[in-house]
Amino acid sequence: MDKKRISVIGVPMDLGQMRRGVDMGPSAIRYAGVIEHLEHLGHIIEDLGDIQITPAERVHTAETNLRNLEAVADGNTKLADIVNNVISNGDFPLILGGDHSIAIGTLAGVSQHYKNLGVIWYDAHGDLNTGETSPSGNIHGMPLAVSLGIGHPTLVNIHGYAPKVKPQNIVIIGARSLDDGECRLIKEKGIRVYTMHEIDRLGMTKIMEETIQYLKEKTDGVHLSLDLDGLDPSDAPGVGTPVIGGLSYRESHLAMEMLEESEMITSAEFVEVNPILDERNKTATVAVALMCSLFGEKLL
Ligand SMILES: NC(=[NH2+])NCCC[C@H](N)C(=O)O
Ligand SMILES: [Mn+2]
Ligand SMILES: [Mn+2]
Repeated sequence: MDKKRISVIGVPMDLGQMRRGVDMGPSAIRYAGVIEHLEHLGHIIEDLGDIQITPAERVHTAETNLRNLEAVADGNTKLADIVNNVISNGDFPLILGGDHSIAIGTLAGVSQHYKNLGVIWYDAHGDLNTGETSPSGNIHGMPLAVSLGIGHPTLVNIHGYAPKVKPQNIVIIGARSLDDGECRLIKEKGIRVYTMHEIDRLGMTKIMEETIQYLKEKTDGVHLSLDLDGLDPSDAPGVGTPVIGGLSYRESHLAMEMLEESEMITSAEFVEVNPILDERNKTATVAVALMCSLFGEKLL
């Protein structure tokens, strides 16, 4: 395994959804020992601390179909700048969330460096809504659409260009809750989706073999965006939008190990950890365990 220089970036963002506590995700993940564990694997870790996000109390929340739009865009612009710098320095960006709206900024920063960026979206949801199709108005349900260049211009045009990713370079894994507009977009754009149905039928080994093969042929870098609600709530209870019938801890470990072996992942984020909704920091602990597998931990 090659030793990496990993820059850890915390993003205490909770403005992309309505449940309080997900802003404490980065702290919970640090408390679960992310830095020590990754150092123990031999990597060089630099913790860049947290990005400053406008506190929810100070944001004037009007009822709109894009809740907290300006503050979400502002935080994501800062994140995009930092991610961009980290990659320019030759380091691996590891982003700790925070709600999933932060993928907008991550992908804006990462995509500057790759002509054909691949994205693995490990999630119960598609996060392919727009203000028009969203049932909730929550921007954490929109980041993948935004990165495809679909959605509000303030989000889509962060860092001045769009789209950040191409539909044929995306693989969604673990989907089991998709809104009507998301299903339409998936079909229209031909996005590859492994729902729980395919994962049950084929098994995680086959799913990851296919995913790696599919992306290897056409991408020059691959970002892993892992929403902890992709896992079953019994394994990851500390999330704001849990959906039963999810991926197990074991399946997720296997997925991370296979990605590590593929050597294709060039950036990663772990999002939606909400310690207020959690049981004794279980979800942050699971997140750290998955990161360890992604960065090369082996039993023997
Ligand atoms: N990143 C997430 N947890 N997203 C959940 C989105 C839920 C729902 N599809 C919505 O748009 O409101
Ligand atoms: Mn989700
Ligand atoms: Mn998500």
